[in-house]
Amino acid sequence: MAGVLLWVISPKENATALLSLIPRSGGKQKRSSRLCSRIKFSTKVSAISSAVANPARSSEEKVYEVVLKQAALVKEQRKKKALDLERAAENSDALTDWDLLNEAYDRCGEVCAEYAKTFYLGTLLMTPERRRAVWAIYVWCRRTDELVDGPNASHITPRALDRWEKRLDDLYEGRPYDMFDAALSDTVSKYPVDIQPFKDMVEGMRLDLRKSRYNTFDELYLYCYYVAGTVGLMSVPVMGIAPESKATTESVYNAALALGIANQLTNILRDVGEDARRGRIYLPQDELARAGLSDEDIFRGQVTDKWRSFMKDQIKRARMFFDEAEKGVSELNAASRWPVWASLLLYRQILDAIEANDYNNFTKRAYVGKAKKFASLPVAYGRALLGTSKLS
Ligand SMILES: CC(C)=CCC/C(C)=C/CC/C(C)=C/CC/C(C)=C/[C@@H]1[C@@H](COP(=O)(O)OP(=O)(O)O)[C@]1(C)CC/C=C(\C)CC/C=C(\C)CCC=C(C)C
Ligand SMILES: [Mn+2]
Repeated sequence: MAGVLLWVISPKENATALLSLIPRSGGKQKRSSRLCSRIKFSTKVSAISSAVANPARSSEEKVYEVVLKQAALVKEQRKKKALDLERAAENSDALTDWDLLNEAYDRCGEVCAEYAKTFYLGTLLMTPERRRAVWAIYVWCRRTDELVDGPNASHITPRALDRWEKRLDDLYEGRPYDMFDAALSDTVSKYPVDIQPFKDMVEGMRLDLRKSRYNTFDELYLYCYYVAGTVGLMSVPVMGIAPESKATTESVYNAALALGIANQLTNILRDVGEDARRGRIYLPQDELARAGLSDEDIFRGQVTDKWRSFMKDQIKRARMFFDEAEKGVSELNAASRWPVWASLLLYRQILDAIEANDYNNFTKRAYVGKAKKFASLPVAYGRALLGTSKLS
């Protein structure tokens, strides 16, 4: 969708960075995750406003506070007899230009169709209200990612990200800057989507500007939460939990978080060579050292037995996050399950492709071929129909 240009105006620096949504390949910063020990989450919901308020706790504990907060919001909403979308639509009708709003959502759908075709098709199974809300979230995430990952990334400064965050605050308060923001502004007024995951995604972009190494998996986990786990937390309030689900809201959010982490870890494992050529190593430094590997080994890009063994562990960990995520998909509203299953199965197969490439993720890009992609779609559909409860 070559025509879509986005901008972040920098009044002080007197620069207008045009952000094109065009490139799907080429330069990119990476997002990732860790060894999934089933941690006992004893953390209480507290008054902290940020996932990083107390550095003494593990990243997983800090992130879980956001999960609990988002889950609490949804529960509150459920108590009030869930979403009265019709009434919300009537209110919007009175307050906004209905046609403009519809057009804004349509444009979000167009962007989504252009950049994430399979996912877009999946959203067509959802109710029209939910579908367009997911599109609006998708577009905001894509634009946010493009700030640090797109063709104009070199113009992006921490201050530009501050302005993007201010814009987010404004749209949450009903003051959108443009059509895409207007669609999201409407979405967050109708669904119980907390602002924190959005703010945390911007924080992830800040991290990408200043950090190119991760000392431990704990550090990487937080990064993965920021740039991908957040997507799960933003999406579930819109996709909805099945009314017949017996799972706790927290456990569904936990699964959604796990899917984001799994996707990002996979993304990192796929792009090791590409990232290294840009001076970036997302793999935990301590784990590399324990495997007898250094940054130089990665820059050299030789597939050795040490590397294979290291990669096997990394892939195992990513799969554990996918397993965790799988338990939650069947708890979603029936119409929302198919796109989630499809994206889970497709992304998970990238790990198989890395294995099939004999762990050469330095010079060979692991990808899922068209035939396998198409074969996954009915499988995803079948799983979406099954919907047995695996969480409590
Ligand atoms: C059904 C579904 C997938 C819904 C999510 C829709 C949505 C709002 C997507 C936004 C994605 C986005 C643009 C994120 C910005 C950051 C980013 C690019 C993250 C990477 C995605 C992969 O994209 P790509 O391969 O294009 O990466 P590059 O830009 O090339 O680097 C990520 C790796 C992560 C995205 C995270 C998800 C899709 C998590 C989705 C989780 C759920 C929908 C929760 C499902 C619920 C349960 C209970 C399991
Ligand atoms: Mn990207």
